[in-house]
Amino acid sequence: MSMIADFYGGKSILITGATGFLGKVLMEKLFRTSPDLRVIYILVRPKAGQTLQQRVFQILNSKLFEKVKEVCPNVHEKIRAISADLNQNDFAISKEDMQELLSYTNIIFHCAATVRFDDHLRHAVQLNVTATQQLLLMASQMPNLEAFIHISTAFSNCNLKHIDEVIYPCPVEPKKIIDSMEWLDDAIIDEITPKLIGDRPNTYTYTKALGEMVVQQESGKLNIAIIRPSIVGATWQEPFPGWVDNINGPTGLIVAAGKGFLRSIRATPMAVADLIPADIVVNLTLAVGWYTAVHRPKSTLIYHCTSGSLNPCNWGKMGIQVLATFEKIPLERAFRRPKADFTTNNVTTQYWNAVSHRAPAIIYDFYLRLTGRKPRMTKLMNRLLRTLSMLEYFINRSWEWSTYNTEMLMSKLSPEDQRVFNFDVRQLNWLEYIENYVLGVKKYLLKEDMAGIPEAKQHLKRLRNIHYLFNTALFLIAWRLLIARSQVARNVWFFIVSFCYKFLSYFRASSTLKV
Ligand SMILES: CCCCCCCCCCCCCCCCCC(=O)SCCNC(=O)CCNC(=O)[C@H](O)C(C)(C)COP(=O)(O)OP(=O)(O)OC[C@H]1O[C@@H](n2cnc3c(N)ncnc32)[C@H](O)[C@@H]1OP(=O)(O)O
Ligand SMILES: NC(=O)C1=CN([C@@H]2O[C@H](COP(=O)(O)OP(=O)(O)OC[C@H]3O[C@@H](n4cnc5c(N)ncnc54)[C@H](OP(=O)(O)O)[C@@H]3O)[C@@H](O)[C@H]2O)C=CC1
Repeated sequence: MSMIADFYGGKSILITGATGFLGKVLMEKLFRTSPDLRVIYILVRPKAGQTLQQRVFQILNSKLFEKVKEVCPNVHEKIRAISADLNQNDFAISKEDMQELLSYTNIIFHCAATVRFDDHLRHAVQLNVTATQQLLLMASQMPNLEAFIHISTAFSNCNLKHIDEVIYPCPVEPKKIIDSMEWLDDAIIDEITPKLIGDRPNTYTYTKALGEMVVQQESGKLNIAIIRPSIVGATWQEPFPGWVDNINGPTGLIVAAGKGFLRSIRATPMAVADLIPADIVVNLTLAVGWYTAVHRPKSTLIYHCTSGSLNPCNWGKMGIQVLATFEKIPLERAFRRPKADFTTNNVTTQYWNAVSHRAPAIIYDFYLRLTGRKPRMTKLMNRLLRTLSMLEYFINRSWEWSTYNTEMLMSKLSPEDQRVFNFDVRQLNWLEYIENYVLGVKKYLLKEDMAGIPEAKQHLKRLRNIHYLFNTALFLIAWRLLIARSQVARNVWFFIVSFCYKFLSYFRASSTLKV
């Protein structure tokens, strides 16, 4: 019997960010392992022309929830979508809904955030700091609340090399930042942003660090824990391997490599690729929820959900395995053959960006124009290069995260809970995981049919032939131009031609003799 699954039985659980990548995996696991939970409240905003109900319907009818429907057939009745926008005062929740949330909620999992690296500081503060503060205020009015679990990121202190499971203060108090965002105009915020974020690479990591400070300062009498996952990747085992449905983190680059857009990347092959599968994050999160509510630690515990210190993999190994998988299982309609080189300095990066990224895009756009179509490749390539420049910070450095609390928690679980809520990353085989990840990208994110693999392989063969033909033509043109301009090149050319002629004559003479 799983104590953790049992604990969530009969509970009313509030999840923010339930429509996001991690939130969906969290919800799925909760329904699958504790089908007798009372209700899951999710705070959802209408989006992309879809109503709340349509969004929930779409999630529950996705492949991810197939197993849930078997163990919890009435899952539709157990999910209660509440209209909310975390950017608004009181989250724009109606009075009745708010009353219900305050009266019944037992556990809160706060996953919602803006995860964009280039978000304007005002918006990032609103969502990652102010909304966290408001949610804590709400939580403090919930008489039946047993635990508040805040999802942060292992990179909130990426300005440090060694990171412990503690909260590191930022120089300016979060309250001052929140206040200033109310009266400063955008131009001034733009000006002070680099000074505020200091040696962090973006507003995301900075505001997640501020969010943690808010949690610490506003915790009051609440039972709170913070989870810091590193780079969340596709699922490892549950509900099935390789599930992923957005392009954040490595996923977008895997797609770009498989489609042949990404041909070179500025990355340190030996740097640790601190990936962590989404199901491991979710298992730890649920275990932390149980431990925080039942054991009530005296202080706010922080749990690092990282892989580097226990089972390290590096970017070089990951890149090789991604490409090896694309050899066996290619993506459909690739632009070029999957091949990506790692470069480590600025000059080679600039060179390969020009030769492998920009030039093919320009040539392809020229071809599109010639055939009367709208050019689009240069624009797409520029966006990819911009994305690469934002991710580079994370693929050229290694960090050490201590995992004392996470290991302590693992030792507190019963053998059954260690199995059902497995977050032991040491058991993960990276090569197998990456292969399933790439397959998952093809099946669940790009929705490509496996029956199309032979055609995709044919397409790659055609691309290879075009590549050889193009290179040969290029070589001949370059050579012809060189011969026209240089005596040395002409001499070399005559030497090669006469050598070939002599060789052929000798070969013909000897074969005539044999006859
Ligand atoms: C063999 C090679 C394989 C090697 C694999 C190596 C992988 C290394 C990956 C390292 C990842 C490190 C991540 C570190 C994460 C820190 C952990 C967290 O807490 S952070 C939590 C995680 N947070 C994040 O990961 C957020 C990162 N993302 C962002 O902040 C923004 O998307 C942006 C600023 C990069 C682009 O903004 P903007 O230009 O306004 O555009 P939009 O957003 O609207 O998307 C537009 C276009 O960009 C495209 N695209 C987007 N993302 C990627 C990608 N990852 N990739 C590729 N492409 C990407 C997308 O396809 C789209 O194309 P199209 O529709 O035009 O055709
Ligand atoms: N993915 C990763 O690699 C990592 C993620 N994390 C953390 O994990 C958590 C979840 O991340 P992930 O699932 O990847 O992110 P997603 O971007 O997939 O999900 C973000 C969620 O927040 C919701 N949200 C955003 N803005 C609002 C708003 N104004 N009102 C209501 N809801 C809103 C989104 O709703 P909607 O669907 O309406 O947009 C979505 O449900 C975050 O706290 C993130 O910082 C930490 C480390 C790594």
